[in-house]
Amino acid sequence: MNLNDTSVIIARLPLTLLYFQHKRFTCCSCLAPVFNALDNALDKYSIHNWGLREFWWLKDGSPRIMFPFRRTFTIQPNPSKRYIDIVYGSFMKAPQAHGLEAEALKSLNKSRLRCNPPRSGNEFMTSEDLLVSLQDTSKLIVVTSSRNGLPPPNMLKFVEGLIKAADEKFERKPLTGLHHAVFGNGNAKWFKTYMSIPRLIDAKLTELGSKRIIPRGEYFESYKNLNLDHLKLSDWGTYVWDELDKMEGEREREWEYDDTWTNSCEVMGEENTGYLELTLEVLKQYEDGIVRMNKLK
Ligand SMILES: Cc1cc2nc3c(=O)[nH]c(=O)nc-3n(C[C@H](O)[C@H](O)[C@H](O)COP(=O)(O)O)c2cc1C
Repeated sequence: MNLNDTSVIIARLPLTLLYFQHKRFTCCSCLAPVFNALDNALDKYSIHNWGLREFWWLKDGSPRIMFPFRRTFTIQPNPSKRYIDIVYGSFMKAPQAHGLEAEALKSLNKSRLRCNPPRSGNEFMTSEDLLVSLQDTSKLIVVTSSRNGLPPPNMLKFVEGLIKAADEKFERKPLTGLHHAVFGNGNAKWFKTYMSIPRLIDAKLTELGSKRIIPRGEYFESYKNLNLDHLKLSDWGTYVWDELDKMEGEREREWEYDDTWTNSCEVMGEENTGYLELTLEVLKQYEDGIVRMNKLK
């Protein structure tokens, strides 16, 4: 369960007042563990620690800042719940067609690794929701396209969530421990915004601490790792499942929280495109109501 931050602040108010009363009349150190325990209990229901614990533990009795002063993401991954997740975005019109590629990707899982049903990017409503949901994900595969630099309507929330999360300050990168792989659909005819969203997602996941399983695949582009001139989803998908199988095999199929894993994959030609600025600009226009999704359908 996740209470929103306002509820957590309100729930903490009586504790804070109690603390001040207590501090005026008795010795701080004897009740401090009680407050600390209560604060810890509240933390379980929020993804943010509002920093009151540090405040309560101040020894000199002069509070620095009242409340709340620091937002820190607390990541509590549960190793037993960690699965492979596939997230998709597509402009295909028929709702049942949206997840076709994700389903195709899933069907390439010959080693029967544990994998959740594919989800559209819009199932992650906010950046907090996205970060909390991804705590239960061990490996994330994303397949998406873009049009005019914009995400598909069913990928919009995921993209917004990533951008917002990457703008926040965290003590530790919140997606540390996650491994991801991105496949992009696109067409170089739209050269200014070519593969903008797949590239943006790949970059933002990495910025937030996730590591690439294999290099991003881009439809019909060359792919060094497989020695292919024209990459197809099926080739890339087979490769990603093989790599996942090796990763899981190495650990006897136990699902662990491991942030030391690295790979030597190369990131392909994103330096020249300026895709990030462009996408942010287009998303801003979308937020301002200048661009409307339905016009793009
Ligand atoms: C109107 C329009 C705009 C497009 N804009 C882009 C773009 O900005 N960047 C890109 O890489 N591909 C662009 N494409 C190509 C699509 O991303 C490509 O056709 C993709 O395969 C569509 O996949 P989907 O049907 O799953 O959404 C555009 C296509 C159309 C029809």
